[in-house]
Amino acid sequence: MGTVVEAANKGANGSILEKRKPTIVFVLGGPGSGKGTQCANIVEHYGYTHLSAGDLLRAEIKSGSENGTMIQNMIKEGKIVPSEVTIKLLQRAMEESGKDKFLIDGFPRNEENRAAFEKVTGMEPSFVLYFDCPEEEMERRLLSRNQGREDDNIETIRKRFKVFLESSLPVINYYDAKGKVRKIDAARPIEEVFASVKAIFEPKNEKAD
Ligand SMILES: Nc1ncnc2c1ncn2[C@@H]1O[C@H](COP(=O)(O)OP(=O)(O)O)[C@@H](O)[C@H]1O
Ligand SMILES: Nc1ccn([C@@H]2O[C@H](COP(=O)(O)OP(=O)(O)O)[C@@H](O)[C@H]2O)c(=O)n1
Ligand SMILES: [Mg+2]
Repeated sequence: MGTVVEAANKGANGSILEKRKPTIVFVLGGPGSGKGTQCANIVEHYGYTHLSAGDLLRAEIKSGSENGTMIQNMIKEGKIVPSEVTIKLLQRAMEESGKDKFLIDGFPRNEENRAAFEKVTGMEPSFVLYFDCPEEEMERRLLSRNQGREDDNIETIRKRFKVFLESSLPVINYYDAKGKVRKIDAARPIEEVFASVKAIFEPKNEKAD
């Protein structure tokens, strides 16, 4: 018995060292697919710590860091910030949290993000939650998100969709080939989407038929 996450985290030989590594779930999906919304639900029910790569990058801009202007320009253009910057922020947030179960939202967004994370941290996700949603629905959501984000305008949204298709979907396909993707139909109401999410995080009852 045990949860899907525990099973995945046990590793090939179930060694103590492997078990001590943090549990990581990557949360992917197009812009506006509902990653942040569902992560908040997962945190509430399953005790994960939510780390949004986009939120960390926006906080870095606000902090007045030397990279701030570069990050701001890239976000405005819907481009993906070099992984060394994003990975540093993620690592710092993981360390500072003192926790060991993380939802990493909006990362890895391209092959460079993915390969660098695995190389630098030596960690792989237990699985990848993929929120699948049609562009028309994501566009509607982004245009009414009202969080004052500089990239939630139609011009930048179109660029982000293109980057998602060209750079982020290949990462999802990479993990799919490893059997790690849990795909969810994200075009439904929030509660229905969360019901599907729950089915993934709930402990499996092996005796159920
Ligand atoms: N299932 C849903 N149905 C309708 N609106 C949603 C749904 N999930 C999220 N939203 C809304 O859509 C917008 C984008 O959601 P968000 O969680 O920020 O997505 P992401 O982090 O993937 O960009 C927000 O305003 C959010 O309230
Ligand atoms: N791994 C990441 C994540 C986000 N970003 C940047 O941050 C922007 C916003 O990311 P986000 O995850 O907050 O956006 P949503 O998908 O939540 O709408 C992206 O369009 C990128 O410009 C990045 O460069 N690298
Ligand atoms: Mg988000």
